[in-house]
Amino acid sequence: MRQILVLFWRNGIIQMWPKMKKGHGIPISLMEEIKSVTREYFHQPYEEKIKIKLSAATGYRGYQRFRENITKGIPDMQEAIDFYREVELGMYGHLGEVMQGSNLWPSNPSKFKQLMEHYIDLCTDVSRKIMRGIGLALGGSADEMEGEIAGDPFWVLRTIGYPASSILDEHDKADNVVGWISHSPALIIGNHENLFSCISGLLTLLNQDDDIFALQVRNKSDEWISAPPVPGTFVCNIGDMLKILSNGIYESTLHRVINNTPRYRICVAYFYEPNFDAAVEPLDVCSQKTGGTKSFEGAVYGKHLVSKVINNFVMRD
Ligand SMILES: O=C(O)CCC(=O)C(=O)O
Ligand SMILES: [Fe+2]
Repeated sequence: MRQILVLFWRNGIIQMWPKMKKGHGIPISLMEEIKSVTREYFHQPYEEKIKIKLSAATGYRGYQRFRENITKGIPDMQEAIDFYREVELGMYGHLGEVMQGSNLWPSNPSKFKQLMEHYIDLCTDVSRKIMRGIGLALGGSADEMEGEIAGDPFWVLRTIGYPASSILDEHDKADNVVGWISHSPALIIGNHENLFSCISGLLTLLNQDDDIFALQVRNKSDEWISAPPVPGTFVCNIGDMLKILSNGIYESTLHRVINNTPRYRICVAYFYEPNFDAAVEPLDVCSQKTGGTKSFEGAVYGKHLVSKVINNFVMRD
């Protein structure tokens, strides 16, 4: 675990190797199957995919086509299905109302739901273990971030497809940037504003296509570096809530996707989040390590999520 955290610190990302001493424990065959059912779903005609259309009525769960996800008024070049931990009527009072709803599962491929639910459980377990390691690495206890912070974690799963650059028109291809993703839109550079901000709570586990180099992260020297796919591994990004908890010791990583290849790219992103109603603020152990003051204001996770969700989607009939 210490080895993993050193990588975290240097690059803002970690790559979890299945063959490390203990491994991440998620079978490589399952990781592959997850991408393969995702690809199968996206390869269907639009009329099939739209049967599970994302809408406010389902708490923003469901399918969104290319250009439906919006950042600062600019559409993204990706299609996706969003799944959130289900929120029942009245579960979090007024705060939870926007996210109330059940997931919309595709009927084809038929094993999609069962596979994804199993995968979500495994990702939740691995993420909890990483958070325990981070608690220790920060000088706190292993359960520093459990209980009221993430003892009952929320999660998000987003299955994403990025078009091959060959199907885009010249306008879309400006700068050869197909999809931009950032945790902090204010820091985006360049003149192509085809970008969006992701959910980004504590950790993101990215299960990306093995043979397409498209994901990049911004390092501490402000350079974009490739986060190459390594078969059987996850790229793990740090989210905004962990940045706050660690009082900035961990940076939430800027990242973007440029699929400048002739092939359609799949990525399945699992987001491990705090409790929906968690009031997140710098941990004492972290503020003591960083000069004794809290560098960030607190945030209620559910509010942060709702504001991202309602600002990110345009609904078109
Ligand atoms: O497609 C990728 O590699 C990154 C996806 C991602 O970071 C996101 O959806 O927030
Ligand atoms: Fe992201």
